This record gives sequence, structure tokens and C-alpha cells, in this order.
Amino acid sequence: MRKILAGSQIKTLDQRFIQAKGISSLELMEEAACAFVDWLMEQSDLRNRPVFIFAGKGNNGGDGMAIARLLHTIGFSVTLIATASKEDSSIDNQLNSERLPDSLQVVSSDSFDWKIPVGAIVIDALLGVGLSYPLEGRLLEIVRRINEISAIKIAVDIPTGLPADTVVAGEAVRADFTVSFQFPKLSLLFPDHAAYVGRLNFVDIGISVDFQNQLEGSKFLLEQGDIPALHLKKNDFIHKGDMGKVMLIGGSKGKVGAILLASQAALRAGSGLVYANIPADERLTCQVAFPEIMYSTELVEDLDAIGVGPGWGTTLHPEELSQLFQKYAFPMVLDADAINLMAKYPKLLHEIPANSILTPHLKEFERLVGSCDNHSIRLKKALELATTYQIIVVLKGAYTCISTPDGNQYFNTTGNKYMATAGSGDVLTGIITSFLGQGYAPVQAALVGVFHHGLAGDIAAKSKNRGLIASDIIRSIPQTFIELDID
Ligand SMILES: NC(=O)C1=CN([C@@H]2O[C@H](COP(=O)(O)OP(=O)(O)OC[C@H]3O[C@@H](n4cnc5c(N)ncnc54)[C@H](OP(=O)(O)O)[C@@H]3O)[C@@H](O)[C@H]2O)[C@@H](O)CC1
Ligand SMILES: Nc1ncnc2c1ncn2[C@@H]1O[C@H](COP(=O)(O)OP(=O)(O)O)[C@@H](O)[C@H]1O
Ligand SMILES: [K+]
Repeated sequence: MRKILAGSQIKTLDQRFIQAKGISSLELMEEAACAFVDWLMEQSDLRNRPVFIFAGKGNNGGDGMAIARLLHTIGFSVTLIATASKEDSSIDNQLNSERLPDSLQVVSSDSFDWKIPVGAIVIDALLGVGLSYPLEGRLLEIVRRINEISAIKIAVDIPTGLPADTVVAGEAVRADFTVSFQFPKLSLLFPDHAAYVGRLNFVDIGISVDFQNQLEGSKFLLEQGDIPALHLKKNDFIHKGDMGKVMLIGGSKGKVGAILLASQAALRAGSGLVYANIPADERLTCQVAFPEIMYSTELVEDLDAIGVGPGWGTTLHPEELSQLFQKYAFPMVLDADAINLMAKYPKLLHEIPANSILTPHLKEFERLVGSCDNHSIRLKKALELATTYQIIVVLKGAYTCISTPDGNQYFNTTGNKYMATAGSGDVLTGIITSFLGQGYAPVQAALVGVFHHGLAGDIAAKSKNRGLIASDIIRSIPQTFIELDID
């Protein structure tokens, strides 16, 4: 699994890598520039447009110079706007400046006329991970002007002005696309930065994951290649009893749908037997509509896992959760109103069975831990919650973050904005409960569950777009196993 390193570690990574491979830093910069250009060439709607590249004095600017040369060579109309004198620039920046062909138009930012046609591409290579203080003076002015113009803006590595690991202070480039090298920098995953990052991509520049992972770090990116190894194998002789007997608890009057969504999702994720614990008078209708689910108003014995909370209601007594903790005493999935109940009665937190999985969205999370000014603080508090109570905290949203009791954080790479619709979270509860019931270790169940949920959403989004509803995610779960080649 690939680590997300801190901005301050990237220089060390570069140095160690170029030493080990016996290449120069200039060659690594060339790799980065090539990877950027390859990415650009894959975007069919971005071809054949004039390109304006703003280059700063550091290596991000050096990338910009190399990108300018490469794009010019393959026939793009390129204007390079340099913001620093050659003497003030980093060595690799200078070397790339010397490599620019005479036919490429280079202007100083001081004399640039800002005549950028609508529809042109503006490439931001002003500053990268070397930002050490908020933008000011001339550079701030340039960034403000870039933000005002109407063009397609693409940030190289990170939008200028964003710090790599924390929240922006002041102004930054508002990009339509960010192409980050090797791995997305942590701050690119913050909802606070949605307006700066645009659509996020990261491109390989040849540094292997093993090499990257030699550096210290406890934050990881959860990618498709990581998932198959996390799955348990199933032999040809299994029966439904081996696939887990689970129960989804919640669904108060008028909100039974939440538990039905979770229960169907659990079945689609592979559970052998699924019980929905719902009010008695809803039973008949549900039974007719969803015959594969079993219904109960009692707490069933011999369960392998439970998921509690979707649509449970807001007037519950803390004893209801306390009893479940005592009766089952195994890791369980706690979502929605179960989390709200713990927020109301924090003493419940001390009773949660170890390695249980909490799946709050941002609001539920803040009800639990108090309001957070930004995502950086939220992530710290999520980790604190996970390590203090020895539980797994799945902080939902774009790039859902899974914090584990041993202090790691995993950022998911599947999922999309069309999943922001009622019931999406209930589906996730069902999927994670299902994996837990199938015998996956809790951390594995959370990682695999979150990934499959997002992937099912991605598959559904291909045909449903803004019309995606939670049931579409459920219908796409089977395809996720096929796509990942899980037997
Ligand atoms: N493995 C990889 O990922 C690879 C990464 N590569 C690329 O390298 C980039 C990092 O390059 P970098 O270290 O030279 O930093 P970068 O941001 O270009 O500039 C730093 C300069 O800015 C200055 N400065 C700081 N804050 C400022 C401010 N607010 N306003 C104004 N100036 C400010 C600071 O000087 P100071 O002002 O502090 O004296 C310093 O001189 C990285 O993002 C990626 O694009 C590839 O080339 C190869 C492989
Ligand atoms: N913009 C987004 N990008 C990726 N995933 C998203 C996005 N918006 C929502 N999701 C996913 O959809 C689910 C929404 O959960 P939640 O807010 O609890 O919904 P509900 O309460 O309606 O069931 C989460 O798993 C979340 O990660
Ligand atoms: K940049």
C-alpha cells in the first residue's frame, strides 16, 4: 500500500531515489514533466488549445519549463511566463531554462500582457511542495489574476499557495485539474480545498511504492491493487452458514428503508443470512418486497456480526446500545443514529467493543468529537478517537479516511460526488457488516468495505450520473467483485 508522505519528506525521497538509481535530479524532473504531458495527451478535450505556463523559481517552476519544452516539441502553441530571474532559480530550474528552444515564446511576468484567450490552458508551475509561507506581494498578485481569468487551469503537483499537509492560509490557485506526482499530497484530499484542487489526478514518475514506503509515515492510499490481497478466499464447499449470519438493527417507523438498504447491501456483498431488525408492523410489506431478507423484532442469537444505527431514531435510551454492547461483545458496525446516541451519551464510548467500526459522515463525526475548524483537525481527532477507544473510525466523504487503533490512516480512492444521496451511507454499513460477518478482521472489513462501496458507486455513476440513487450502488456491488477478479 502506497504511503502518503509529508511535503517535507519529498526532498529526501528524491535524493534517496536518485542516489539509488544513479540518475540525476534533472532526469527525475524530466520523468515528472513527461508524466504530466502524457496525462495531458490522454485528455482528448484538452488538446489543440494554446498553453500558457506560469513558472516559479523552484523545482515546480523547473517542471513547468520542461513541460513547456515538451509541449512545444509536439506542436502545442506555448507561452512561458517566468516569474523569477535565472540567477534566483533552483539549479534544475536553470538547467531546464537553458534547454528551452529559441522558438518557444518566453516572457517575464512583469511584462506579460495577460492576453489569454478563453478556452486556453493555463498551467500553474509557480510553487509546489516547497511553499513555506502564505503567498504575498507579486506572486499573490499573479495568483489572483490567474484566478480571475477564464481558462482551463491545471496545477502541476499542487496548486500554488496550498501547503502540502495543512489547510491553506490566504490565497491559492483555483485549478480545474491538479496533476500530482507519485501520490496525492495530503492537503489535496481535504474538502476545504475542493475549490483549489479541481479534479485530482496523480501520475507515476517511476519511484516504486517499496521505495516510497521506506520513509516514515502512517498515512496510506487505498488503491485497487491493494484490495484482492485483503480478501478472504472461499472454497468450493462453503454453505450459507460459512458466509456469515448478520443482523442490521435500526429502521424506526418511516425510516425502515435505511435498514432495508443496509440489509440488501449485506446480501450483495456476500452474506449467507441477513436479518433486518425492524418494527413489527413493517414486517409484512418488507417481506414481500425483499424476500431474501429475514425479519425479526428480537435480538437473534449466534450472529457473526451486527450493524446498528441506520434510521434507528433519535429518541433512543442509551440502554438500548449498552445492551447490544453487552450482549454481543464483538466488533460491530455503528452508524448514523447509533453514533448520534453516543454523541448524546458519551459514556457509551467507553463501552464500545474493541475494534468496532464507526462510520460517521462529517456532521455525525463533529457531533461526537465537537466542531472542527478544518479537515486537518478532523483527521487528527479521528485518529485520536480510534487510538483512545481502540476502534476503527471511518470518516465518510470524498477520500473517506479509515483511522485504525494502531494509529494508521487509510484514504480511499473510489467513490464520487453522485453518491451524495440519501441512503448511500446505509449501503456502506451493510457492506462492512457483511465482510465482518464473513470473518474478515475488522480493519480488513472496513478497508475492503469502503473500497467496494466506492467502486460500486463509480460503476453505477457511469450510467446514472446525477440520477444515481442508493439502490443503484447496491445493484453494482456484484460487478465490483468481477472487476477486482475476486472469486
Ligand atoms: N518526487 C517528486 O515529487 C518530484 C517533485 N518535483 C517538483 O519539485 C517541486 C518542489 O520543488 P522545490 O522544493 O524547489 O519547491 P517549489 O515549491 O518549487 O519552490 C520552492 C521555492 O519557493 C520559495 N517559496 C516558498 N514559499 C514561498 C512563497 N509563499 N512565496 C514565494 N516564494 C516562496 C522558496 O524560497 P524562499 O522564498 O523560502 O527563499 C523556494 O525557493 C514539487 O512540487 C514538484 O513540482 C519534480 O521536479 C521532481 C520529482
Ligand atoms: N463527493 C463524494 N465523493 C465520494 N464519496 C461520497 C461523496 N459524497 C458521499 N459519498 C459517499 O456516500 C456515502 C454517504 O454516506 P452518508 O452521508 O452517511 O449518507 P446517508 O446518511 O444518506 O446514508 C459515504 O460512504 C460517502 O463516502
Ligand atoms: K503548482
